Amino acid sequence: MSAAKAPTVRHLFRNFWRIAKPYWVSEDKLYAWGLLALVISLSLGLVYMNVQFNSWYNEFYNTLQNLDAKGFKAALYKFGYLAFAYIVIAVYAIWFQQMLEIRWRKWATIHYTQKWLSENNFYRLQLTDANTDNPDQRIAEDVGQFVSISLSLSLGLLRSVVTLVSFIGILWTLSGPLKFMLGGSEVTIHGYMVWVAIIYALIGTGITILLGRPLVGLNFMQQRYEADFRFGLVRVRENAESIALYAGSKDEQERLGYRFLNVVNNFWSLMRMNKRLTWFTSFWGQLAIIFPLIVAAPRFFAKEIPLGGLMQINSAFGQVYGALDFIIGSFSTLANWKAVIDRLTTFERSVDTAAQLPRINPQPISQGLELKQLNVTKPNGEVLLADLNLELGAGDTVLIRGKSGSGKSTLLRSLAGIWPYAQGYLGVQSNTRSLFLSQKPYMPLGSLRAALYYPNDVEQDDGQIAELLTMAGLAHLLPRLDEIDAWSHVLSLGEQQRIALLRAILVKPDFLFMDESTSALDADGEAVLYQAVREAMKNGVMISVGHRVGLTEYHAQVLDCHGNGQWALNTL
Ligand SMILES: Nc1ncnc2c1ncn2[C@@H]1O[C@H](COP(=O)(O)OP(=O)(O)OP(=O)(O)O)[C@@H](O)[C@H]1O
Repeated sequence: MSAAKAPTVRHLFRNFWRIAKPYWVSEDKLYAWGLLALVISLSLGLVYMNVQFNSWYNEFYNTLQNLDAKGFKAALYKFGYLAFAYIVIAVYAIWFQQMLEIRWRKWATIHYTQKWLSENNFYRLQLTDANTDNPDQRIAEDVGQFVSISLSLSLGLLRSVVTLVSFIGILWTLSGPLKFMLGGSEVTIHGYMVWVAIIYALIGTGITILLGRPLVGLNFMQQRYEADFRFGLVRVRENAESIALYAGSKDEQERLGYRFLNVVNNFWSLMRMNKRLTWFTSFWGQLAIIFPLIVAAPRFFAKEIPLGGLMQINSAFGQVYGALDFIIGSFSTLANWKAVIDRLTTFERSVDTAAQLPRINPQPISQGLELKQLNVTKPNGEVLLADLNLELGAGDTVLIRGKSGSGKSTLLRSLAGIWPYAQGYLGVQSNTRSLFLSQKPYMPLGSLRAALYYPNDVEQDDGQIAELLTMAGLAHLLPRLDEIDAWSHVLSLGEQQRIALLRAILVKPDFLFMDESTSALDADGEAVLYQAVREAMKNGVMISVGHRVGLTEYHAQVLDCHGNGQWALNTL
């Protein structure tokens, strides 16, 4: 290995262990190490069985050569025992390996999901410009691949190395010396079948790798094109209404057609490469059946070895060739493994960077909410609000106004503690609950009842729910309260906003922040709901962002944001 490569390999193993270690030292570690020990024992058991089969070949074919019917029958019985033991070991070797795989994957998936979801990292990840593509893919696919490749590669390599060591010895003993004349002197090659097997494997696997190399890139592109195509389809489903209203189906058809064309074209390239590769691998595979027999036959015809010896050599050659093929071939799997490790390492790093982004830590105070010298900027440093001071107590209401882009929503994000580009003092009464409602309310997958209480636990107060739904003009939804549906698609935006406002009334938070949460309601509906929300919030603090003139009626103060850091706070 070259000096330049050594650090890369060390680096790879360091990264591997950094990702793998948390599981192997976790609360599941006893199971993990126990299962690993079991799987290793079973794998070695399979190698042992192969050694038994190998000597059985000798016995069996010699009974044929010697026309020994009794011995033949005994050998058949022996085959029965050996095959039975082999099958049992093979079944459980795979069973326990997969058991370890799914336990590890389950643990790692929960670990990564927690890391991604904690501290609002999933939101803040979008703000760091590290190119983390698709956390969903990292968690759903890469974690699984990491676990599966790590296990199959390490166990496969272990088995191949043990096979190689066992069978090189056997083949060396069996094959005997090869003597031939070269330039007038006799040359003797000891254990020549071993050298033949090594050369055969090196040539075969080397050519396979060369021919198969473009497949790695093509397979990667295939996955990417498939994902692009799927994403295109999902976008049409998610924006079905807008596309239908724009009559954009022809355009979408073209876009999807274009994306699918990439899938097809790349698949053709894959087919051509696969064809080229199959020409060679089938040829080399067929040759491997007959090749060792041809090479060893001269000693058989010279009566130096019996038929059993010839067949045993043939079987040992197959084992050595198979093990070498796996070891050399695993270099291409190694590339795949490295790619997965790199992607997971980048993902972890991005999540850590997101977690380390600054955040305003609310200080516990005895009463209400207090802002002192709060500065809010855009990610590029442009100032949105400078030196904002605000003190609010029970029953206070503030309306935040300002032209589009002046930083109203960003101020709410800062108060929620998810906007990293804000500095200053934020004091919040301890042991209180806040609720933030946005213009496009989030409807979780599940029942309407669960959506009403999101993200809190559902309460079974049907009387209150019926009253509230009727008040909000949503009485028609009462019979569907426990129906599970994609409610964000089923309900109109106005209906979703009403559900969100009812959420505020049901949850009765101490601090309620509403970002244009009634923008899709008619004036009457807005009045009824605002009144009810204000009533529910009479002991709390209500801060709304909105443009409508009518909203001033429900607020005692108004904060005008003028952009560039300018603001003005007035009593209404
Ligand atoms: N994730 C982000 N990355 C970069 N810039 C952002 C991001 N979020 C907001 N901004 C920028 O910050 C500025 C303020 O955005 P904000 O959403 O707070 O405006 P707003 O006053 O609520 O506007 P509107 O009334 O249109 O909702 C905008 O110029 C916006 O482009």
